[in-house]
Order: sequence, then C-alpha cells, then structure tokens
Amino acid sequence: MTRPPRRPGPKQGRRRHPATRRPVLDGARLTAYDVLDGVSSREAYANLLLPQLLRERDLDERDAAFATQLAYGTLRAQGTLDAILARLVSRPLAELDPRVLDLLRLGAYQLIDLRVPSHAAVDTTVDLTRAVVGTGASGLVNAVLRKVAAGGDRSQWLATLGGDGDERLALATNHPRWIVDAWRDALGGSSTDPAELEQALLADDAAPEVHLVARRMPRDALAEESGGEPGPWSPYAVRLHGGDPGRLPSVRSGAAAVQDEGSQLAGLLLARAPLQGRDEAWLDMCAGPGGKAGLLAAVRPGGVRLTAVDRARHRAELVRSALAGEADVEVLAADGRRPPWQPGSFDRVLLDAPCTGLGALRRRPEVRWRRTPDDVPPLVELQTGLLTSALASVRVGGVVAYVTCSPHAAETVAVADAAAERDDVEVLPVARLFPEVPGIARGDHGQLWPHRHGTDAMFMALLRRTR
Ligand SMILES: C[S@@+](CC[C@H](N)C(=O)[O-])C[C@H]1O[C@@H](n2cnc3c(N)ncnc32)[C@H](O)[C@@H]1O
Repeated sequence: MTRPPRRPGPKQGRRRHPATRRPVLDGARLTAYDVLDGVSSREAYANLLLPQLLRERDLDERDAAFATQLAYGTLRAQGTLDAILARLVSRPLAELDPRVLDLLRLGAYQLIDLRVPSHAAVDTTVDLTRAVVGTGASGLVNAVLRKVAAGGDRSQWLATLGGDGDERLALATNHPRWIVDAWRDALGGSSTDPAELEQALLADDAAPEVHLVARRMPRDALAEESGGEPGPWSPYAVRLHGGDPGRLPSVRSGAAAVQDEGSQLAGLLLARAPLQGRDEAWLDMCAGPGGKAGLLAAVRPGGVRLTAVDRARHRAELVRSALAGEADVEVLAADGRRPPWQPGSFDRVLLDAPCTGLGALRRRPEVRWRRTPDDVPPLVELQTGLLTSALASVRVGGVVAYVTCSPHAAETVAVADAAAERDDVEVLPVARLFPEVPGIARGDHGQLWPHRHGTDAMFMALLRRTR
C-alpha cells in the first residue's frame, strides 16, 4: 500500500518559516519509527513490539496497515537501504546517532520501495527527526534523503550499487550474503538453478499469508468462519488472505490457532510415522510456545499421553496455556539434555530444535540482520545434544522427528545424518509420508520451501531407534 501523507493537513502546500513550522506527527510513521528504534536499541522483536504499539495507540485500520508496511518493509530492506545510505553519508553509518540512521532508513524505504512522492517522504521524515532527535539532525536527514530521491527507485539504485552476481542477488532480495549462500547450498549447491534461488529468496522476503490450524473443530467450519480457504497440504490448515485472526471466536476459544502450514506438517510427521508396538507416550522436547504441542494433543489417538517440555520457564507456561483443557498432558520446564524421565520412556519424540530461524525470516523481518554465521556452531552443538537425548528418550522401535525452521545444511542434514551414523538408528524417508506434497524430498529427509509450498522453510528428518 502506498499512500500520500494525511497530515500536516490543509496548510501542507504553503511555505512556512522553519522556525514557526509546527508539524503534526503522522501516527503511522511515528509508530514505524518506534518499532525500528526498539529493534535497534533494545533488541526488540518487531513481530511482538508492533502489535503492542498498535494496540496502545489505537491506530485506525488504514494507519495500522501503513505502520506495519513501513516497519516491516524498512527492517527487511535494511541491507539495501544501508548500502545506499553508505554512499551518501560521509561518515561510516555505525558512527551516526542510531536514531538518525533509523530515520534515514525509514525515509529511504519510502522513496525507493514505496515510491512515496519525494516531498512527502522527505518532509515527514524531517518532521519526525525534529520531534525525536532534535532540529540539529534534521538538516542531515533532509540532505541525504533528497539525494536518495534523486537516485531513483529500487531498480535504479540497484544498478548504481552494482556488485557481483551474489552481491546483487543479496541486495535485490533483501538478504545478507551468507544467507544467500546457505539457501543455495540447501537448494542443491552449485547445481542450483539461479532463477529458483532468486524465487526462493524473494518468497522468503515476502509478507506471509496467515495460516490457521483447526485443532478442535472441523476445518470446513473454520474456513467458513474465517472466510479463508483450505490449505493445500495439511488437512487442518486454512489460509487467510487478510483480516485479524485474533478476532475469530474459534481462535479466541483455542479451538483454532495461528500456525504456519509447514509447522502443521512437522507435527503431522511425528503422528504419521510408522511405529511398531505400543503407541502410548509422546514427547515434545522443545515445545514453547506450544504451537506443535497443541496440534499433537489434538491429533493423537485416544489414550496417548503427551509430555511437553521447554527449558525456559516462561515458554513452558505458554505451552501450559496452549494445552489448557486437554486431558492426559504434562508440561515440564526442563533442559531436554538432562531429562527428568527414564531412558526409553516414549514411543514418539518431536524435537523441534532451537535454530537460526533462517526458514522463517518472512515473519521476523529483523532476524536476518541480527543473525551471523557465528551463531551456527553453538546451535549445532545444542541441536546435537538434544537429538542425542531425544534418541535416548525413545524406546527401541520408537521414532524421533527432528525439525528446524531453517534450511541451513549444518543444522539440518548434517545433524540428522551424524545421528544416523549410529548403529542403533535408521533413517525413515519423509517424502513417503507426504505423497500429496510435491517437491518435499531432501534426500531421505524433508524440506518445505516458501516458493514451492507457500510455507516457512521447515526441515524434517525421521529417525527410528533400532536397538
Ligand atoms: C523452535 S522453538 C519450538 C517451537 C515449538 N515447538 C512450537 O511449535 O511452538 C525451540 C524451543 O526450544 C527451547 N529450548 C532451547 N533449548 C532447550 C533445551 N536445552 N531443552 C528444552 N528446550 C529448549 C526454546 O526455549 C524454544 O522455546
């Protein structure tokens, strides 16, 4: 959505003396700025901070949509915006007042991606600068943004920035270089079709549709209530094209919930896995905040007891709320690597491991700039420890589903394949359990993709204890 500024109102076109000009701040832009500031100064998560600010400030629907577009769009495009700004600011960007840098990004995003008329984008950002930083900084913001506007839109700026193939791809798709490399690697390494890689990265950057899961109600009833359509892969999924899912009575009651269709398939993987012998005890080893545990509780056969665990006490509490009203469930705050249960206690174990989240960037716009390649090795160590414990927790003949919301090879295939080298573990092919989902096989494991499946890039491996 691109819209002209609503304020400062009727006098907008008139020339005024800067000293006497009293801007009325634009609620949408101020809210978007506050999100950027929260992300950069307090490491806030945009997907948590923005809804909170929208609620507190009671913005109307139009302003709320514009604030969302500005905040998320600016965060996603940060790498490209910074590459442009670095050409126009004489100091290194890191030496700027962080508030000024955020304001420059917000203005530049409107100019290059939304094509807001330059006077509107520049004037509103200068007003915002005066209000949140002071008049001193407004001259710099004004001058730099005028140069951004003079350089044209995104495609003109990309041509100006130049760079080699991968650098250009990173800028064009709003990803850091190392994530471009990781996605290529996951899609097939050097034999990856460049057009598919670009499509995948663009899909990873696009705002996702909202997916619902019908947990304790028929899916058709949820589709009718929400005005959405049945999802193509999960028998429980409904895809929404708009609207606020939080207002739906079924979501409020817990009969349905918001859950990416890929996450639903990850839960279903555990439920569908072939098992020999008893099927009575399921474990969700990293359950917070309880999305997959909620689905497992709903789809388990009668008589199955579900234990849901999270190391973080507050996340375990969220699981408790997600499972409220369910019988035969137990929620524990515990470290999955030092389990309070006996070895071999469970028939099925879901390990939805903590990971870089590189497959869910579309819903967490700032994460791509916060993560670095250095985050990967400690996560791999944690994932490996948790998988070892998951395999110890499952009985002989039982199954472990290892899942990440990342396609990065080190935390997916490498972790699962290392475990599969043990002489008491066998790999079960994932694609066989999802014949209705094309293009899911990643060797014997499974991989969903935003550009193929319209889901997060979830990785899934299925391992069976053989002795
Ligand atoms: C990817 S999230 C799980 C998402 C969840 N399965 C869902 O669908 O809502 C990973 C979770 O693992 C938890 N975690 C991290 N280290 C852990 C550990 N050593 N033991 C148990 N849980 C852990 C984190 O607190 C986080 O809630």
